[in-house]
Amino acid sequence: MPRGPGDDRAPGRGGGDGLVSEGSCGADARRDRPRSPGAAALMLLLPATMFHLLLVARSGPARLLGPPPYLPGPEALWSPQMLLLWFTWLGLQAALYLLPARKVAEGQELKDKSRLRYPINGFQALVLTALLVGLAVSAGLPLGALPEMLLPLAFAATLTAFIFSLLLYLKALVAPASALAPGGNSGNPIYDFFLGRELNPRIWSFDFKYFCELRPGLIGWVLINLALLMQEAELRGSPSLAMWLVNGFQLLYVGDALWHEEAVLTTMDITHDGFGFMLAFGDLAWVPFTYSLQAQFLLHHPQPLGLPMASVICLINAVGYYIFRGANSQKNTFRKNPSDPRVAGLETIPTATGRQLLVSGWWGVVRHPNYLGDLIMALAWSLPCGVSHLLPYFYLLYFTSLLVHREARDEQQCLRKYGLAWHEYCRRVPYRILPYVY
Ligand SMILES: NC(=O)C1=CN([C@@H]2O[C@H](COP(=O)(O)OP(=O)(O)OC[C@H]3O[C@@H](n4cnc5c(N)ncnc54)[C@H](OP(=O)(O)O)[C@@H]3O)[C@@H](O)[C@H]2O)C=CC1
Ligand SMILES: CC(C)CCC[C@@H](C)[C@H]1CC=C2C3=C(CC[C@@]21C)[C@@]1(C)CC[C@H](O)C[C@@H]1CC3
Repeated sequence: MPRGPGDDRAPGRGGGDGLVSEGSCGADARRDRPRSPGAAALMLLLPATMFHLLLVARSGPARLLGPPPYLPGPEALWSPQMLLLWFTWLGLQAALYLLPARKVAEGQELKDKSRLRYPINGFQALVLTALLVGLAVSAGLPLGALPEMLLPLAFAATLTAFIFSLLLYLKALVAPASALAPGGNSGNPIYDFFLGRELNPRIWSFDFKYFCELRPGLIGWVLINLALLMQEAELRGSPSLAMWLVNGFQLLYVGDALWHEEAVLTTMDITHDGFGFMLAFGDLAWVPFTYSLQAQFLLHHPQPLGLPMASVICLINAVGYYIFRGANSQKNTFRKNPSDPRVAGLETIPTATGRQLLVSGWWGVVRHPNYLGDLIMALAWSLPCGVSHLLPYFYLLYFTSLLVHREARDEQQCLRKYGLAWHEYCRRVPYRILPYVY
């Protein structure tokens, strides 16, 4: 049953990383009230920020906080060829998604006690895309020209996100109540369009949210990075060390996400949040066009980077990755099989649900060690761009606020799920992300 704005019977959590839905510790009444002005503002602000970043990255002064160097006219944004290119990309990724998978995984249990099945072939899609792009480049495809097309491509992606979210909203009108997400069904159309109504919208076995979260955006991000590297090589004879580092670090991150694709099935994006504008825009436009900002900046603002500094930055990325991967793998291994010898010796807290909480190992250092590792890596991605500009640090700033908000949402859910046991965990592990600081 869709909820009315004042109806407090239905599940009381909004969702999403879009910061409109709920306060971390706010009163329930405040949390449950849909905030359509906030949702509407974000629907304008997020694309505007993305275009601002794209424009500023290529401008001489590259000032994050200054005005954009110019306002692009419709001809700079709208291009039927770029729209076609964008749809070709989506079509290619959809075709790769449909190829036979090495494994089919089951998702979390749904309201109606069923479980959906998901193909685990994201890494295969990355490798096949790399092979196809490699073949196309050797046959003469000018990949180095892609950076000049970022504005119209980002516009095509934004347009797609709006239209796609509208179709998802309409599809949810005929979906059974059990298919709806706990947030995003307030009855306020703007708010619900933004957060997304249906939890796992699908046509046959094609799962739109799972597909979008891991394929076109993430793989598109590393492809844009590669194109920027190639254009730098064309312009300056060879890619800079800074560009190599940014490409290498981010490829490792994307490769890791696709290699551990199954882990995404337990994230709140898949298990809790509806699929609406926020995730559609985030996955399709925000990730490829803003996460590639450091490489965009480097193309237009070459930075000298010596080997000693590059080694320090590599070490920072390695430490971040070690924590990120160690923490994620420890939790995933424990959740799959608590008797696995790699985690069997860890100290745990029992909970009333029958599940246990790790209280030693990485999860005994802080309550979100994986976020800590992720943030350390984010720093390592910005450092090759030097310290003369704030722009390359945008990702670190945005990501810090995203993870702080996400951490607050997750803690609320865990408190709900585990009650007293979660209080005990918080007592034993008092810091959230950064030991002795936060
Ligand atoms: N680059 C990007 O833009 C983004 C990256 N990320 C990354 O994605 C990854 C996934 O993040 P996210 O989905 O937010 O959540 P997490 O992987 O941190 O999972 C949180 C869940 O872990 C379980 N958990 C928490 N504490 C413990 C414990 N002590 N012992 C055992 N289980 C515990 C709980 O679920 P339960 O008990 O039900 O198992 C909790 O809900 C992270 O590495 C994050 O950094 C996330 C968002 C954006
Ligand atoms: C546009 C908004 C401000 C926010 C949009 C948020 C999305 C971009 C992110 C929400 C959760 C994400 C996750 C990942 C990418 C970013 C989004 C989609 C990962 C796939 C990144 C790689 C990690 O290994 C797993 C992440 C899961 C969550």
